[in-house]
Amino acid sequence: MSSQISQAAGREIPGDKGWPLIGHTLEVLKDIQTFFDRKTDAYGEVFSTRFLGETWIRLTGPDACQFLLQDSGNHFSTKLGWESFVGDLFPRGLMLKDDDEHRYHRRIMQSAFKKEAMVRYQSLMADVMPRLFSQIPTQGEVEFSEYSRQALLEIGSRVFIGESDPNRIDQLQKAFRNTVEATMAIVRKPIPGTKYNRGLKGRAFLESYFLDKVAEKRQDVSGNLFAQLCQAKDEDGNDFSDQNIADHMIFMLMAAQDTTSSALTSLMYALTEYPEWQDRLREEFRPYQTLSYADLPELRQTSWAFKEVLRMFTPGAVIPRRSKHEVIYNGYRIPANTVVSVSPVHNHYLPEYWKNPEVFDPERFAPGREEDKQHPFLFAPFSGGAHKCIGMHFAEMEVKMILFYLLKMFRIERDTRIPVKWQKAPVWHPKKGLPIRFSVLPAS
Ligand code: HEM
Repeated sequence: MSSQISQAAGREIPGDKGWPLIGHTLEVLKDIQTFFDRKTDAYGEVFSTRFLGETWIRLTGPDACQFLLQDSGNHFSTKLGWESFVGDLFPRGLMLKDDDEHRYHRRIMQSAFKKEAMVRYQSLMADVMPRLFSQIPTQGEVEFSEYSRQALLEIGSRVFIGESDPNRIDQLQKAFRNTVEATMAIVRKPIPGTKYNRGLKGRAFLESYFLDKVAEKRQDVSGNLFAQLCQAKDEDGNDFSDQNIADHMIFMLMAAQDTTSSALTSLMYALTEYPEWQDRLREEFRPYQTLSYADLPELRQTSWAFKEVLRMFTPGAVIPRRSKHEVIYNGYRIPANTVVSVSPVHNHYLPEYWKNPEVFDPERFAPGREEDKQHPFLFAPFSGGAHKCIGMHFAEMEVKMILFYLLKMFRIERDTRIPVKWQKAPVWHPKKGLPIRFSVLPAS
């Protein structure tokens, strides 16, 4: 299949409008993947739906992902794609910028993800994690979806923000949660007592916290991400204003926390469903008492397991863009100012590329198989193109570190006779939680 892109007139995109007023909103919110699969069967790889009061065009397949995300013709706006979901609560974040402004900010931010900065984050993680995980309850079950969210916020308070005052951490966590939860509010007006209003207040609290601390963090040498961002410069010496730093920190917390927590929860599910992989990873960790940054690339099987979880349980369900002008894709006419989206997870199950796609098989990423390499946009849990996740190596490092401590300390079990139901949007997670039992292992 080859993409033909031109400005000439094209065919009308097939699809239907769903229910009056609400369109397909309820079906999409209930189970986005089943909904899209059904529509793909009915209409093919390009179709339109109605969602949240707008026409949405959905493109399917790795070529479509490349067309939309690489966007070599500069037809689409990422800012306008995301703005209606997160723009009011997470304004001016990196994903809410386009073209030159985006390139300018991304180049400065990149310096907070260089090797020297990553080495510092890794050592901060190694300071926090052993104590944190040694406190996991070993009597009864732990609901892991909530536990991982809480643990990542705890780790994030130290590694991201460099905050150690427990009261402050508590306030920051509450404000952050309220802000994220408000992105799903249906009533989006600042009415006292509503979820949305709590979100706006949360945002205001976070903004004033970060603005107050910028001057101090510009001098902080302890290596947390907030300090690195305050001191970040591109090759031309450009740096961020105080307001830029507050905006980027708040957005980055949002981009990092629930996605990583989703991947970690799905990993726990996979390792209890396929306990032989738990043993394999434990064996891979056996030679190490602690981990250094240089050890991380040696943990190859852990990398494959992480990738396999991102393939099967891709945290982000949908990646939206908005067309800047009319554009033709594969003979179809995409009107100007229209939301166009892809879902990498759909491509992660295409049987023509993946062997037994329903089976957790991390070795599909091993040298010799590398099923993900058949198309540059076949495996895209971190998106692609100019907005590809800037924190993807950070996420892999954090997940590897957590697995290292958890699997060395505990055997992880779950009653696998009870099926787990998944909610696939906005971020993939178990609908009714994931109860896990942790049993202490003898020290190795
Ligand atoms: C498993 C964990 C993660 C997943 C699956 C994930 C996924 C994504 C995806 C799909 C995008 C691009 C969306 C688009 O193209 O519109 C993105 C962007 C981004 N992510 Fe991540 N992410 C993860 C972890 C992180 C972490 C740990 C950080 C920060 C430390 C982070 C920071 C960002 C930022 C700042 C952007 C915006 C990039 C830009 O617009 O240039 N993410 N992420």
